[in-house]
Amino acid sequence: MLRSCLARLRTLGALRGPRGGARPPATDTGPALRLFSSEEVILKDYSVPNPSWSKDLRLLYDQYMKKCEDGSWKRLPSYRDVAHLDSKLIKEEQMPQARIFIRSYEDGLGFEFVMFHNDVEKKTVCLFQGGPYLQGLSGWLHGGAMATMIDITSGMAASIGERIVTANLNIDFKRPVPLYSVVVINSQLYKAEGRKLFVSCDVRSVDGKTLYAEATSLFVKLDPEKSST
Ligand SMILES: CCCCCCCC(=O)SCCNC(=O)CCNC(=O)[C@H](O)C(C)(C)COP(=O)(O)OP(=O)(O)OC[C@H]1O[C@@H](n2cnc3c(N)ncnc32)[C@H](O)[C@@H]1OP(=O)(O)O
Repeated sequence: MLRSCLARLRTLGALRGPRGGARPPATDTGPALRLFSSEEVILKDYSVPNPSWSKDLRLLYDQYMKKCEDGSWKRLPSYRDVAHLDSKLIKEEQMPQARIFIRSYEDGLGFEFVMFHNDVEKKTVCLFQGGPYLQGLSGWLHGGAMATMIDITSGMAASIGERIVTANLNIDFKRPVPLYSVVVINSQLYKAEGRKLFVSCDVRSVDGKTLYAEATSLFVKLDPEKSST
């Protein structure tokens, strides 16, 4: 029912959202999104604790939720089904199958994360716990999984709600990340030049003492005049 409803709304072009699985900051921490006044569709928000979250992830989540109380930080909800709903690149019948891949795993097996955004400081922080399906070398998180989370977190620092793509991403992997551990991904927009948005990022352990990775990235706002984008 939900899927057919979504497919219908997609066909109508009624739903829109940024890439990357996260949406603009919610005004509350509610788990649902109201999409359509006459035909309400409830999407599950995955950026809330579930039983697979470790104690570390829960504690950090609580700390950031506290920071949200004065409005300076906002939790970014994220969904599984809403990717790029006005896409003309895939067939209508393929749309119900399309999922945001970082939300495609069952709880605890893949990407468990929540992001918080500070609009004044142009910062986005992601609290990320990598599950067993993200293994690279034995016992460690695959670097590509880490790169994915750096990309998405940096993209949210660059721009929320605008259509941007990653043009360039440079990562120095300093230490391997143990599977199941929680890391803190800190990203900051430090320069904007026309359509270009420059972001710096680091990935640290919960206590901040271990630096796992550093990255810089360039995002480009899509130019509506150009047909290829
Ligand atoms: C919000 C949630 C997070 C979002 C995360 C999204 C993550 C993704 O998966 S995105 C998918 C991966 N990325 C892509 O597929 C992008 C593919 N590339 C493109 O579409 C195009 O090359 C695109 C849009 C980046 C630029 O094309 P176009 O719009 O024609 O602009 P173009 O004129 O070439 O470049 C614009 C400016 O960016 C610069 N630029 C473009 N690419 C690069 C690059 N790789 N390195 C440095 N500078 C670059 C250009 O030099 C130009 O600079 P200036 O304005 O100073 O002359």
